[in-house]
Amino acid sequence: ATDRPTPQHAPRAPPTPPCDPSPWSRRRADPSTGIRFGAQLVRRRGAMGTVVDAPAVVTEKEVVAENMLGDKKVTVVFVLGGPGSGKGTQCSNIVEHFGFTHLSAGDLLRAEIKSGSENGTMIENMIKEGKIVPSEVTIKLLQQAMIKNENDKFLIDGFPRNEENRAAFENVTKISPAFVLFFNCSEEEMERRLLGRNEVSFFTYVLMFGLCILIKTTLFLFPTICIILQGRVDDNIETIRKRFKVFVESSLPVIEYYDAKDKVKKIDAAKPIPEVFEDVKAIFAPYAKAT
Ligand SMILES: Nc1ncnc2c1ncn2[C@@H]1O[C@H](COP(=O)(O)OP(=O)(O)OP(=O)(O)O)[C@@H](O)[C@H]1O
Ligand SMILES: Nc1ccn([C@@H]2O[C@H](COP(=O)(O)O)[C@@H](O)[C@H]2O)c(=O)n1
Repeated sequence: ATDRPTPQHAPRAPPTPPCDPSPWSRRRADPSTGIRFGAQLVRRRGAMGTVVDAPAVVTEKEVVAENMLGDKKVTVVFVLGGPGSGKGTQCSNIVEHFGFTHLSAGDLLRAEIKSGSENGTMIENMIKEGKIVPSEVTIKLLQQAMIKNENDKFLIDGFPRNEENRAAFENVTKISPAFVLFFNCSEEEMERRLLGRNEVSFFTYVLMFGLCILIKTTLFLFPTICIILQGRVDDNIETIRKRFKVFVESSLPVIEYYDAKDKVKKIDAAKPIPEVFEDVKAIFAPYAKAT
């Protein structure tokens, strides 16, 4: 709560230099140019030589130090919400309609486990426990993915998950999000969805077994298929409950932090998928791909 900027009705802040990126500056990005226009107040000479406070047009270059991508100006949207709120589902829709690149922190961590990296076991244990992996690991993966990708519009899904994630990302990359898309959903509904995500019918197993017999590779292929069908290691009731607790204790404060900066766009994620996407579309309209 100490990080919250002073409310709107509070007395005006002391005058700040035009380029000071203080919470008083309410910056808005022009999606076509990537330039942010600030309604920051600067002291100007008015009529008859009086000193007036006037809105200044401030470009992002002036406000934010060069980011980790050098001259390349990027638009970053953080996609947050409880486990199973539908972040990944809607990110796929946004990618398709608005040309963003989807970077899921969870997917990057799971890929790191599969790659056999030295951090693999640590990451796997943290995920099984629903705990948050140290920021330096996740940020390095996000950084590498952003540098490799030529796109300039990124949806960062499931990150920042806690205050450490948030502060470290901004310090290391010098990138702040254009806004935060927050999928709001009840735990009851999220639990139902997550348990459903792991559900594979007995019929599917029988079908796969039959298929393996047909192509005579039962011994090797069937166990592999079973592992794949098992789904995510954290989609079980025990881990799901732990993830909910972590979300409330560590992730909600991050959303509150950005809300205090007027950067949160909240979506009712309890609605059916197409209806949620209608709401998402309205938010992303300024980023529509040119046809
Ligand atoms: N609006 C919705 N209504 C009903 N089911 C949904 C909705 N959105 C997503 N789902 C389903 O809920 C499950 C979880 O969705 P998804 O993987 O998109 O959530 P998530 O927020 O990315 O989860 P996580 O944080 O665990 O990665 C999926 O099986 C998905 O098909
Ligand atoms: N910033 C993050 C994001 C994720 N994790 C770990 O991965 C798990 C799954 O994440 P999803 O976004 O795919 O649900 C999550 O429970 C964490 O264990 C992380 O540590 N840091």
